[in-house]
Amino acid sequence: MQSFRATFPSVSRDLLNWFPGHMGKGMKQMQQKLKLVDCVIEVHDARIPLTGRNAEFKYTISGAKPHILVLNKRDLIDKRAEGTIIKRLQQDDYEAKHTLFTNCKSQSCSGLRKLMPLAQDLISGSDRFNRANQREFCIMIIGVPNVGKSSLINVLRNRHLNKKGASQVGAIPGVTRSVLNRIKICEDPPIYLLDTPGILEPNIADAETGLRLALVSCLQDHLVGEELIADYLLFLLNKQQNFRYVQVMGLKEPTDSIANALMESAIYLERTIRTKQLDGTEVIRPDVTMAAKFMIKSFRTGAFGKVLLDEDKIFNNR
Ligand SMILES: Nc1nc2c(ncn2[C@@H]2O[C@H](COP(=O)(O)OP(=O)(O)OP(=O)(O)O)[C@@H](O)[C@H]2O)c(=O)[nH]1
Repeated sequence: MQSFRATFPSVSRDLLNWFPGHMGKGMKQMQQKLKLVDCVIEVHDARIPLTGRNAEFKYTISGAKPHILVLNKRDLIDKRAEGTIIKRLQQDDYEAKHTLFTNCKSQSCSGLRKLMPLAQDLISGSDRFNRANQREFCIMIIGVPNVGKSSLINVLRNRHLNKKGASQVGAIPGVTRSVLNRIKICEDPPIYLLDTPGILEPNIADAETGLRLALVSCLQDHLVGEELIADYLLFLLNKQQNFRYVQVMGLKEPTDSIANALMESAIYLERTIRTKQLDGTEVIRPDVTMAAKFMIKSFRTGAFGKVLLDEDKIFNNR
């Protein structure tokens, strides 16, 4: 029986701290607009419900406002885990009582259907609603990069106003940079959504948090290193006893060695790279970086099945 690593070797946090200038600026702009905000919808990736949420949001943005946590990309996790995720969130954070799971790729998603009625309900119970003369409301959409904020705005706009394409969607983190696009979502009463840039915490708590954020594309792959991300993925898949990677990557058997896995996979995929040696002769080697990219992409496109990266934290005995 193959044995696997029980813990992941330590990694320099410097590799994982990515806080471009526009994020700090974005946070300030968001704070300036808070007076006009009636409700905050925080979007996060359902594969990491307990990892990587920006704690600064709670203290500086959503603190005094009605708050909904949307766990998006629910299509990428096993539906049966949703109840346990909610219970686990409520243990840590009583504010998590308004949590919905959404899939922006499916118009028929029940979470999408419930979201605006829940927001309207929270708004109508808020102080500002009862004091305001003007009946025009604003919901700020916040979250770390690439969790689907723009997709959510588009899908809600499409659903409630029958309009398409209000907010730019992209697979690369950090697509939304201009803060505070105000997008009308409902005519009566007039409700607007404020799109905001994805903002990470300036200091990521620990290396595993950074690596989980990298796996769900909140950090750009090349900044962390594809081979390191692939190694962490291999570690997690083995821990969860998910060995689908063996077949997908063309390996003979499960392994705990990323070097062997990538080498074998590069040969299977026929990915090679030419390199020059010191004496000027060229050698052709298996391209392990391409194999790492292939492994990461396979995870993101679901080839390894539905993988809840926070499984150990949710079912905390694993
Ligand atoms: N599988 C799946 N993919 C989704 C879902 N929602 C969004 N995506 C994809 O996730 C990626 C990021 O979506 P965006 O809407 O641009 O995310 P964002 O949070 O606005 O990103 P930033 O602008 O970087 O902050 C895109 O490739 C979307 O197609 C979902 O529910 N399920």
